[in-house]
Amino acid sequence: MQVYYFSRTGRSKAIADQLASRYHTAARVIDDHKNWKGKGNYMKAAIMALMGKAIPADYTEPDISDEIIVVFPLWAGTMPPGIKTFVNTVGKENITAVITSLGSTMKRRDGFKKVIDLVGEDITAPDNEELGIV
Ligand SMILES: Cc1cc2nc3c(=O)[nH]c(=O)nc-3n(C[C@H](O)[C@H](O)[C@H](O)COP(=O)(O)O)c2cc1C
Repeated sequence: MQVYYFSRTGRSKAIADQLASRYHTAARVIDDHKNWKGKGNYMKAAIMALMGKAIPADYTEPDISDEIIVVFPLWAGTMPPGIKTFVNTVGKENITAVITSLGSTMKRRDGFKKVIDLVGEDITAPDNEELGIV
């Protein structure tokens, strides 16, 4: 089990940490080396996501023969740009996406192994059944 995350305000990281500890592993960060904090950067983040941009991201290489869970926030109805890079490289079909958001869900969701939406202020980590793990 490999649990990856990208997180701006910590919600996705908290879910990734819960999942990782359930599987006795450590959550791995997908790091785009950008500062997304603050209002100006929020706008930048939304615009980049809307444009469908992919930007370089560093992460520990996953083993695609093992389960890969990626926890990330929904940005403007889609993936943050560093996540887009990870997904393009690793392959949607190899990824269970766990997407945190405040009110809506990801629009283009075809091709992922599985997509789980964690919507709203109070979110909890999905159980093994939801993840499709027996
Ligand atoms: C640039 C940006 C765009 C967002 N767009 C949406 C959206 O389209 N729908 C939604 O429900 N929440 C949206 N959100 C809220 C985040 O998805 C939500 O707060 C998320 O759980 C934050 O996760 P994090 O703490 O891991 O960064 C957006 C947040 C940011 C920063």
